[in-house]
Amino acid sequence: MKFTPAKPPLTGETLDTLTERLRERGEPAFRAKQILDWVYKKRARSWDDMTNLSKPLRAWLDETFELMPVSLVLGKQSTDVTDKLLLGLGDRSLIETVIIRAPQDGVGIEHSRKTICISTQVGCAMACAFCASGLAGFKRDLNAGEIVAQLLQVCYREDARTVRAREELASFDNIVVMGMGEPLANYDALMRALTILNAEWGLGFGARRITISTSGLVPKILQLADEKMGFRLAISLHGATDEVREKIMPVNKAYPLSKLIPAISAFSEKHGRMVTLEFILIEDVNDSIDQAGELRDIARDLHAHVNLIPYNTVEGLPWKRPSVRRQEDFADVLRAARVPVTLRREKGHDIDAACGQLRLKTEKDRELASA
Ligand SMILES: C[S@@+](CC[C@H](N)C(=O)[O-])C[C@H]1O[C@@H](n2cnc3c(N)ncnc32)[C@H](O)[C@@H]1O
Ligand code: SF4
Repeated sequence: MKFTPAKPPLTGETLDTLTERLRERGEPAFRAKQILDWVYKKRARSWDDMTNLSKPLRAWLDETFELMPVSLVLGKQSTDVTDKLLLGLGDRSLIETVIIRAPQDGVGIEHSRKTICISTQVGCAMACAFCASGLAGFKRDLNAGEIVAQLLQVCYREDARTVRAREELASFDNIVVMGMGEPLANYDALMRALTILNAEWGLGFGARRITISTSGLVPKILQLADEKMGFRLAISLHGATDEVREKIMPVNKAYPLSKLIPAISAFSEKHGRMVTLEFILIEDVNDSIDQAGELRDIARDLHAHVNLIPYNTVEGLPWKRPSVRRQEDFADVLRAARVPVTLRREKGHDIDAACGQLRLKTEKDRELASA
């Protein structure tokens, strides 16, 4: 379903497109940069905050653009280091954005490293059997302005909380495109949003600190390899043979490992960077020592880093995480071959961190309330 907002979001405009809109209105070329400075550098929350613009121009901007296309519905802080923002869109759809803090000794929570996890779609059409985002199916793509606005909402929240945030333009260290949705299925909006986040007139956020995670859309991985901006790539593998992968990821039928692995290889050759293979460990599905051996061989050939993620249980789904012992045995097969591997300590379990769960719960509550 396509959503056409009554007014396009300002956060979806590039310097060029905004300059053109303003030029049509007879404004000088520098005006666009002035407005974008208000949005990204001075964090203006209303048109009236933009005090160096004339009143008629502010009125025109208000008629023409939505300044902020997403609103904070719920901000949940877990007892560990993960905050989750539930955001509402113009059509009342809900998306999730997560702030993951990695405390470092001696610097306190304020200066901990921060990774922001953003969404690219409402729901997901890929229908992976283990994932909460795909449970209610696909609703729609986010537009570029909605993707960018998630990061601005994080800035607003952090500016109010920490000195570091007020001092820095973007006080986070990494962006991971690992929230709800398949990012490469919404390719054009994602690229436009990342261009805005990266631009000096936007948030000035380095492309090499942005990781895009995909379930494995081969033609789009090849297209991404040709982009000038050098993003990092993570692949949701979750099965090290077609037989296992196909059971839990329908995308494997269209793009089996024989197509996916050469595409990953082409990407890392072009960018000269290590790709990450994400592998959720699900009990009795993909956690055997045989799978670990197959994964080791794939990772070694690709010179890839492996991220092992103990499965986060999802209400309504039968899957479980393996015991810690079994997780360690699996990781040991990779470690023994000197494959770089991280066995992730999951964060935010107590606030429904498995992507899409907070949204599903809130939508259920809404249905109950309206019934
Ligand atoms: C939600 S997806 C979004 C990005 C993209 N669609 C993808 O699949 O890579 C991000 C990561 O979360 C993982 N994931 C989904 N459900 C999970 C769960 N219940 N527990 C742990 N990880 C999960 C996915 O497999 C994927 O590696
Ligand atoms: S894991 Fe990624 S691709 Fe699969 S359903 Fe979830 S969000 Fe979509």
